[in-house]
Amino acid sequence: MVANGSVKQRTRPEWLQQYELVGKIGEGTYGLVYLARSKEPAHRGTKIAIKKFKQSKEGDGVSPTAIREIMLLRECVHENIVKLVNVHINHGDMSLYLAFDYAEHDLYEIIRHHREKVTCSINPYTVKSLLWQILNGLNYLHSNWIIHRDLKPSNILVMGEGEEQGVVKIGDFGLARIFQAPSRPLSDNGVVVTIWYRAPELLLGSKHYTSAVDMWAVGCIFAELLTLKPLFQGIEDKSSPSPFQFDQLDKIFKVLGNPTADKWPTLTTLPHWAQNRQSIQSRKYDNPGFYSIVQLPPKSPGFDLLSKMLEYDPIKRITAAQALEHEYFRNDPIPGRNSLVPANSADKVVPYPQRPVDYSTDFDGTTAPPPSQMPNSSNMSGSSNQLHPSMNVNMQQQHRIQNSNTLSVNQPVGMHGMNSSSNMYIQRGNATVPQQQPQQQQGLRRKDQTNVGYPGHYQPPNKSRRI
Ligand SMILES: Nc1ncnc2c1ncn2[C@@H]1O[C@H](COP(=O)(O)OP(=O)(O)OP(=O)(O)O)[C@@H](O)[C@H]1O
Repeated sequence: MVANGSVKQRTRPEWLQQYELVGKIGEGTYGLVYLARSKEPAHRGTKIAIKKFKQSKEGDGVSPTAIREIMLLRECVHENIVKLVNVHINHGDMSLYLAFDYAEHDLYEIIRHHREKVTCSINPYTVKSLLWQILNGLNYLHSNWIIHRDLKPSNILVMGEGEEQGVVKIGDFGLARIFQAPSRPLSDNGVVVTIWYRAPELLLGSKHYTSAVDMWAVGCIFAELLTLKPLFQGIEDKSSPSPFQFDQLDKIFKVLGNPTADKWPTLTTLPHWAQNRQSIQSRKYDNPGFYSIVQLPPKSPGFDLLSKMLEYDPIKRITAAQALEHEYFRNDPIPGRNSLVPANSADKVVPYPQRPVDYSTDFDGTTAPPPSQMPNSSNMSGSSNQLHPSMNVNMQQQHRIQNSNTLSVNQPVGMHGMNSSSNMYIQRGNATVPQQQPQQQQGLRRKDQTNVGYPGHYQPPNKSRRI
């Protein structure tokens, strides 16, 4: 345990004292991720992942826009979306902490384990169940007008032992939009933002994100689950701030062939197509197709689904809702809720390792400011003034979401949206003030309850874990 009973522990802000810090579990685009345990009596010992967001270069703290957006994300409640349980703003260094349900595994580690440790492919039941749940979570996000924009194996979390074992949780949803994930490595932590899952329209400079960019990424992840290797492993040109990444496009074209205006009519309107057409077209690509890479028979449902996800034209690319209805999921093996334990007892259960934890790392910069630096009462009302408009806008946005959502959200039969116990905490001096939750979030949950469910026989229990 880190700094237990130390001076640091005693001077920590009150919000942090509801957690027992275990250590650091990762570092990503936005900052560090820590493992902590809840000290709240009702959930004592429950594991929580706390993401600390870096202070912006300008050092101006968390913008009201970011808070509004995060409040919106907090209301996304779905079994296949990681649950944002708490939001904390630390006035000591004006940093933002998001507390999520903890997931023991992610697809990056699962794929790596198969590639490097067990050297066997992931069983077809697990691949199908993982893919179905990713699509189910994505369908929920897309039908609520949220585009993830940064889907990749490390953002696809899988729950470890317990009632939710093997359940997929999409992580980091919506954050790319709020924090404008940098398209280049961050100089201070060396984390590289991968371009391997980036859709061709983005690489060619499209200014309009649509949910189709997520479906391209899912196609890349699907292929990677089957082959244990990233499908399009382009080398990023870090010297260029432009979205145009020729090597990445080259890797795509080598498998799928040259895109043509015939198949993709809006191709010619993309800024980097017009600028680089000659150099792209001067290369002849064979279009060997997937068979050369992904071991799927060309006429199989799996092959058909993958090719529809990797359709060049984003308008023609299969949507999450359509993909969920695809024949692939109606054939054996039928996908299930616990993706890690095959329904067929003859299949091997692979024990995946727990996340490594760096026990030597402490939360940085979270000591409470000395009394002289405490926000005075006018500052405090300043911070609450910032919050209230956020809440109001949040409620309006929520209303818009409910009214505009026409797609049904697929959710296992009998699985209710988790009853949110999350609160927004704003630290005022040394006190932490829980904020009221807007009533509108009931709408999202109600929608969850009228769903289609997994194809096949699976009936999940009517229980939901709460923190
Ligand atoms: N809720 C969570 N539970 C357990 N581990 C998590 C959770 N959220 C993130 N992680 C893990 O923490 C590590 C860092 O995550 P983070 O999302 O910050 O970075 P990343 O996914 O590697 O890259 P990026 O920030 O670009 O998305 C990853 O291994 C990720 O799987």
